[in-house]
Amino acid sequence: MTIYFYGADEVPYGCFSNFSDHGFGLDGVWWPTSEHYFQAQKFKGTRHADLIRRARTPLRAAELGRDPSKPLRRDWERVKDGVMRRAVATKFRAHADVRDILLSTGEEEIVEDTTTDHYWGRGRTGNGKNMLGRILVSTRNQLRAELAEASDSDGRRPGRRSS
Ligand SMILES: Nc1nc(O)c(N)c(N[C@@H]2O[C@H](COP(=O)(O)O)[C@@H](O)[C@H]2O)n1
Repeated sequence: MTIYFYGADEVPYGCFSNFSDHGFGLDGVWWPTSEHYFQAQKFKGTRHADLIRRARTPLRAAELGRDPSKPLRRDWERVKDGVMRRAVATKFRAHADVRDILLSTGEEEIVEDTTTDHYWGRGRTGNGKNMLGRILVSTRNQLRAELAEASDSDGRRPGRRSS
């Protein structure tokens, strides 16, 4: 059954939202949420990016990131999916509790249930690209591969008997 999420406070899947309260360190600094990281990358290396990083809430970070008076970095359209992948992967690597929730979703499709966002979510018609949901699914696969790799190399450690 498809898993829908949107509000960050919804249980159990609100933690899939970039607005969820799961910060992480990346590029040598602390990001209060993956939304802060994503929005700031639109203006990487500028004072506006730093303002976004220090925003009090993810909603404020998003508002600042969508300020039409601030020019986006020129390559934004080309790099934005990769930025989102990095933000999401780092968040789920940093927090075992939400990683377990993501891994518990089996092979289900995951969909950001928003009518207002046709790119990151399902959009008004339901036929949106759902890029955030797809990135969550690919992150789930990546985390599973990393866990399998780690348990393989545990098995190869000297002193451990294989059965
Ligand atoms: N909670 C929430 N409110 C909105 O109004 C939203 N559009 C979203 N979607 C998230 O917004 C981020 C993308 O922002 P841009 O439109 O590219 O500035 C991304 O985190 C979506 O998941 N969420």
